Amino acid sequence: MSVQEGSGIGTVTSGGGTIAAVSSGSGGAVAVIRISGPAAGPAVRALAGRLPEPRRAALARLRNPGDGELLDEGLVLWFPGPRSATGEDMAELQIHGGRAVVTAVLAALFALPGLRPAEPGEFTRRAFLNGRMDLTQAEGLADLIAAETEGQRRLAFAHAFGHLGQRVEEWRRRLIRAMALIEAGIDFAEEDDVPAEARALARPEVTALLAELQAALADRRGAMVREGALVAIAGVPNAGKSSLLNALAARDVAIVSDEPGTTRDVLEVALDLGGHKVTLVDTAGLRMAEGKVEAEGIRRARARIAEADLVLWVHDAAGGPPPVERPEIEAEGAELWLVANKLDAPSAAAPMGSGWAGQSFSVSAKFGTGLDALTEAVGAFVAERARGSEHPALIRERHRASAAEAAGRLGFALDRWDHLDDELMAEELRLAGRALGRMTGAIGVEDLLDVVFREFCIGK
Ligand SMILES: Nc1nc2c(ncn2[C@@H]2O[C@H](COP(=O)(O)OP(=O)(O)OP(=O)(O)O)[C@@H](O)[C@H]2O)c(=O)[nH]1
Ligand SMILES: [K+]
Ligand SMILES: [Mg+2]
Repeated sequence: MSVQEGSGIGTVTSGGGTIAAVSSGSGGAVAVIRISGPAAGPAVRALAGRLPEPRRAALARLRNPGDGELLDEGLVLWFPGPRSATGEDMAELQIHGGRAVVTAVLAALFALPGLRPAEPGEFTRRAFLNGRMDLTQAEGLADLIAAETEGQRRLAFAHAFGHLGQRVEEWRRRLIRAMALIEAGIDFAEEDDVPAEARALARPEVTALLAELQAALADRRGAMVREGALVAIAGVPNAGKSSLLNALAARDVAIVSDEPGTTRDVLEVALDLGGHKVTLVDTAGLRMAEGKVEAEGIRRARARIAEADLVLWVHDAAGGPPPVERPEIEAEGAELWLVANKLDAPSAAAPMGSGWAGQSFSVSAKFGTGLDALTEAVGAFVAERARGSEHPALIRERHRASAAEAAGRLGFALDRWDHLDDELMAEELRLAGRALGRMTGAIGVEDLLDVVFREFCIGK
């Protein structure tokens, strides 16, 4: 079977048959082999001699069905569909983790009719196609597996267990209710008063929905927690930006030299500050470029700085007091802090702040002075931005695009509430609902599946 373009979800498969793969990480003492599909039961019988009771671990000797050779002894679990993780018949073999054992058991499985190695993410993909989880849960699961910080783990966990999916479904239910009212209006178009009344009833619901979508879109914490807060180091050439990056990362990441214009490319380092992921970015010194390469470096620097949550403006204190005017950088919604560097230099100006700076620090990147206070403040800033009583709804660009489209349609409809004819109104709301449905995968997502499931590794 192959992917059938343009068909409904139910007929989309990434390849049929029964799949098997190691789903535990490599190198452990125990390896877990998962099998999913119609031949899972026969495969267990072929290797273990019998099918254990559903959902109960049973100790069994595993033999090669070809020649009867004993391969290993391990635990066998049997999960008949549809009450299994993928919705299909599934089995798990927990065997010794040695490479030769795993290879031999997999070889014996793949020699059976109908069994083949699983593609990356194929178990999760089958779970989605069989309605065991929605697309946002699958994404949450991918994020959970990839989570590096405590903040990422918490957010991914909420999503894996349906946080966004439930909200979107609730939005969609309310939209359908509003649509039903307007469609009722269409049916009664003969009787003059009904349409106007039905539409009036739907309006507060659509207004409330739009406000909720806009609030979710305004909340940027999701991307910040998942991708990490972006902290850009900016300043004029030779201020000590690369030295600061190296000092904060405690690694020799960037080239430092007394030559102005040393850094040309954008350099990024990921840090875990108090359980929050922070991406620290070193950029080219900002000035009138002297050559094509430097000009390109400065262009890239400005582009990345524009995306930052926090900009650290590094100032060379050995060269005099910090600028009185706010440095010219474009970073919408970002905080701008002053980091006066080279505190150790004999000519360094006495520590002082600046009117435009949200916070000011005096440091010596070279000798590590004052860096603890800076690190602590950045950690506190990120923690503050990530805080909220509730998890943010929208995590990925994909979610934002859907929510923005839905909000756009609702806004369009509300702007013309008293003028748009019933069919057009119903159509706008229907399209808004479709945009929301794409988030959970309830509607038209064939084109998205490869993108979403590509993130997984084999066995997941
Ligand atoms: N004394 C002193 N020198 C420093 C300090 N930090 C950096 N420097 C020196 O300043 C010079 C420039 O440092 P870099 O880190 O390359 O500066 P930069 O801002 O990245 O420079 P560009 O990439 O060219 O824009 C080097 O000679 C560093 O050794 C400091 O805290 N104290
Ligand atoms: K330099
Ligand atoms: Mg540099």
